[in-house]
Amino acid sequence: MTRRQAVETLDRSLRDITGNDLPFGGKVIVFGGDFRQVLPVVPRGTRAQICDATLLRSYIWDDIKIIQLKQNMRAQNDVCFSQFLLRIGDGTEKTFPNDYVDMPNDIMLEYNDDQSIDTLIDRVLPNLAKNCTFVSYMRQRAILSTRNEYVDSINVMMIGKFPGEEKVYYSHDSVDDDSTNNYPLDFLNSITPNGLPPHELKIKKNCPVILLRNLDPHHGLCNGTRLIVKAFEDNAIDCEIVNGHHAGNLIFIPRIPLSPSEDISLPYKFKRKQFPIRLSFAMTINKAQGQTIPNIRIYLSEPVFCHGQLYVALSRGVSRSNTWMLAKPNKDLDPIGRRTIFFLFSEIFCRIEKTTIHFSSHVSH
Ligand SMILES: Nc1ncnc2c1ncn2[C@@H]1O[C@H](COP(=O)(O)OP(=O)(O)OP(=O)(O)O)[C@@H](O)[C@H]1O
Repeated sequence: MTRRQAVETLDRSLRDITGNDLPFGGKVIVFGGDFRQVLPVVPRGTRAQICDATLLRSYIWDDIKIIQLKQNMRAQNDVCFSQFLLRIGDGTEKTFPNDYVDMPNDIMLEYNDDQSIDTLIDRVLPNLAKNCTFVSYMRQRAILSTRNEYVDSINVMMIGKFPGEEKVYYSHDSVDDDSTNNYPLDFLNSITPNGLPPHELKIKKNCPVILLRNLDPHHGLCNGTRLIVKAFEDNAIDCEIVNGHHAGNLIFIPRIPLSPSEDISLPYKFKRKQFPIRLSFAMTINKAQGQTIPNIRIYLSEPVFCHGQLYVALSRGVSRSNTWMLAKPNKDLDPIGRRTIFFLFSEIFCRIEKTTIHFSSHVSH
């Protein structure tokens, strides 16, 4: 979700350019968004700072007219599931002490031990050897988790199980102005700041990857685009786009210089030259925002920790029968092992009570 400051900058610029003091210089601006979903990311931000970064706290908000879309088109064939999603998103589902919420029995997989993740993997990619060459099969499934560390370890397990010959691409890492070599190469290779590809990128033909940069938005190559690897060369990886309007197009991904986003405060200027992709058998819930994943598996090694994460994870799916969750239970607080924590900032919803126009189609924005 965009921070309010970006929208306010646009507002001021348009007022300046047009010489008109109406909001956005009198231009009509259409926003799309859902406050049930994950809010803007404020690194190490408090609850108050995160709420403050939303458009709800902007001086613009009072000039915005809300048009509410009422029908969940993604899960249109499973009305009970879309009603359950709304109750999770709105915070109206029955909760238990410590903000636990019951998950339907058929969604929760039983968590026995750390090996339970194997069950989840087998359920996301059944008959892998037979199906791995089909783009439609790979496109329709993924595991979501809360943090990059869980996602990375699942991806390592899954590329190991994936059939085919492995190709490894190593990055070239450096630090600007490090003439005294304070940061040894081994150390630089061992870190992967958020938003960067790994030093050791292992891929196989037909494996799913996700793009980490806006390489060519006009042709569908944006941060978050899912791709399937079709072939590899020394200096390019051939991929097929699998989501969005450009699905089916074949493209080449080059190695490019990358730096961590400025939000990540490293004490040095880190640079990595690598292909801007990561494996996407598993991805973080935040990265999955906006995607439709019919066979969705959710792995919660720890409970969700920010507003809207549970709703975003569950609402990527199209039906309850193809949605499964594996959550490590806290035996003291959750004796039945079929609950998970529900995390919402209720103050967010207090501001959305405004003149609302109801439309009867499209998804619940
Ligand atoms: N009018 C429609 N008819 C049929 N399918 C639709 C319609 N509108 C959207 N969809 C389908 O619903 C799914 C979600 O659409 P879209 O990604 O545009 O919604 P969204 O509001 O951005 O979702 P979210 O924010 O939850 O990711 C897509 O699979 C899309 O094809």
